[in-house]
Amino acid sequence: MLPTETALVRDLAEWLPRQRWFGGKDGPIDELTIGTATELRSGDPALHHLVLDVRQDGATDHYQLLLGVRRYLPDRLRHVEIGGAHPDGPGGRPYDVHLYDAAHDPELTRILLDDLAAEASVGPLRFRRVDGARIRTDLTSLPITAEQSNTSLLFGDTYICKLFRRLSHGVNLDLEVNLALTQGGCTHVPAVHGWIELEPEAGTSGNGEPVTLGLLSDYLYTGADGWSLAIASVRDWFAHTPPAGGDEWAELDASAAGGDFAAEAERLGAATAAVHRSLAAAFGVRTLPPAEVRAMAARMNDELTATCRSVPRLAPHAKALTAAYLDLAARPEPLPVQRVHGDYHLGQVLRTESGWTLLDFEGEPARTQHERRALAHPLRDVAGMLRSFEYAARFLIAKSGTVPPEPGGRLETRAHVWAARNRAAFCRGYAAAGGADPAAHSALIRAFEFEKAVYEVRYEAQNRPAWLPVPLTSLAHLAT
Ligand SMILES: Nc1ncnc2c1ncn2[C@@H]1O[C@H](COP(=O)(O)OP(=O)(O)O)[C@@H](O)[C@H]1O
Ligand SMILES: O=P(O)(O)O[C@H]1O[C@H](CO)[C@@H](O[C@H]2O[C@H](CO)[C@@H](O)[C@H](O)[C@H]2O)[C@H](O)[C@H]1O
Repeated sequence: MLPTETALVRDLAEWLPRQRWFGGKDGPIDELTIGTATELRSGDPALHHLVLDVRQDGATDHYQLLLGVRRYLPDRLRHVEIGGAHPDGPGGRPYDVHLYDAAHDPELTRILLDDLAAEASVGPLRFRRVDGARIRTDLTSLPITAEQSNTSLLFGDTYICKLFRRLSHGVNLDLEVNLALTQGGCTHVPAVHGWIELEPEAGTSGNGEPVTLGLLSDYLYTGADGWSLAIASVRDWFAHTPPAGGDEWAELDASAAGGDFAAEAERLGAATAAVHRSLAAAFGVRTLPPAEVRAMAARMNDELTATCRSVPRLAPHAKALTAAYLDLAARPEPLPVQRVHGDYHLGQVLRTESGWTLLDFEGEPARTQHERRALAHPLRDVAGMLRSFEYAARFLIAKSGTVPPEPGGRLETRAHVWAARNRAAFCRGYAAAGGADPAAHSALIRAFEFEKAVYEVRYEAQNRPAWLPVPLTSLAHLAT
């Protein structure tokens, strides 16, 4: 029932760049081929698992797609149509079925649970269960609507199944880290129940390891993500009016707002330190000699230069950033490094009734696999979260579009005060729980924060241009 490969490839090449999770939006697709195609269900609707090999600028990336095929497409699936039959007219289409992104079709996605529960192998796909896990198959799925680099399906309020879109070579970091942390007794990550993988011979791996396609974990349905909680606090703080006749400093005291986030920020700092300890125990620690630290600082500066070229609005800050990288390069002592989160921000943490949980250990989506796997100093994560406080503080200003986001504006002053209060609380919690004290490592923190801000400028320019003022405005503060 699948159309000819030529027609399918043509439709996919048109559809792919429009997807939020497609990582190659900055350039054209030179060639798209179907790497593997596995039928998971025949009939109408049918389900095919595809790995798409996408060549861009001399490199090939692999993307996963669950392709649904139906003769008639119900309205509820129209928004995820990829191509196919046009019953209202000839439309010049060479086949008479509808193709669509089946991640949005619960009638088909339930097959994933069936196959996980049965530990099935279908063609090159293997469905794996964690030892002792019993997987329920009576649940229907709903894709989550979060701004995501992947696609996650909720199965009832029991499981979340993350389907990785851009596939990494070998075992996915999220699976590797979550399994190791769960087995090490860390309670700050959701328990893993199973995963889906592609056998190494199937072509995408290249290193003899299976390629991870999906991860089934506990859905922490009572959790609230750190970003929403922080934004609620900022909203409250912006709306707060100091009592009439009160002293002028009340304007600058973020603790006076009802939705103060500082106690949560402090607890989040403590949870972060605990996870860093568990990561060190599970994967070990090594030290980078000064020459490697210098090489790292030089890489940061190269990235700055390249980003200034593509986003000239970053250029006015370049001098301050280079100075921070030079400070790092001048560090005489070796730098302890270990596995870290790698893309740590408020959207990656959930507050449940029992504490903070950390999600998504895949690293930054805009980086290569090699870069994502690199060991780092744990304060790199701390710096990531500090950047996120900067983002949360300024998001409402950028979003409303009514207030000029230049430093010095009334709301910008408030944003700065909110960020400073929560940054300090997070660092306090991190150090008190045994993490390296950020206050005692200001040169490291500054360099890591700038590195992340440069990444963000690039990320926003490519993915969400309307957000670009957020990292740029906070840089205007930090780089002075
Ligand atoms: N185990 C979980 N329980 C509850 N919500 C989750 C869980 N895992 C992820 N989420 C929600 O899904 C969002 C995206 O998940 P994430 O793993 O960060 O995906 P991506 O790598 O695509 O960005 C998170 O911000 C969180 O709100
Ligand atoms: O969550 P992902 O792994 O997809 O991470 C990418 O997208 C993030 C945005 O969704 C991006 O984070 C940036 O925006 C956040 C607010 O949306 C903010 O809290 C972060 O501090 C900021 O870096 C992340 O950088 C990117 O890798």
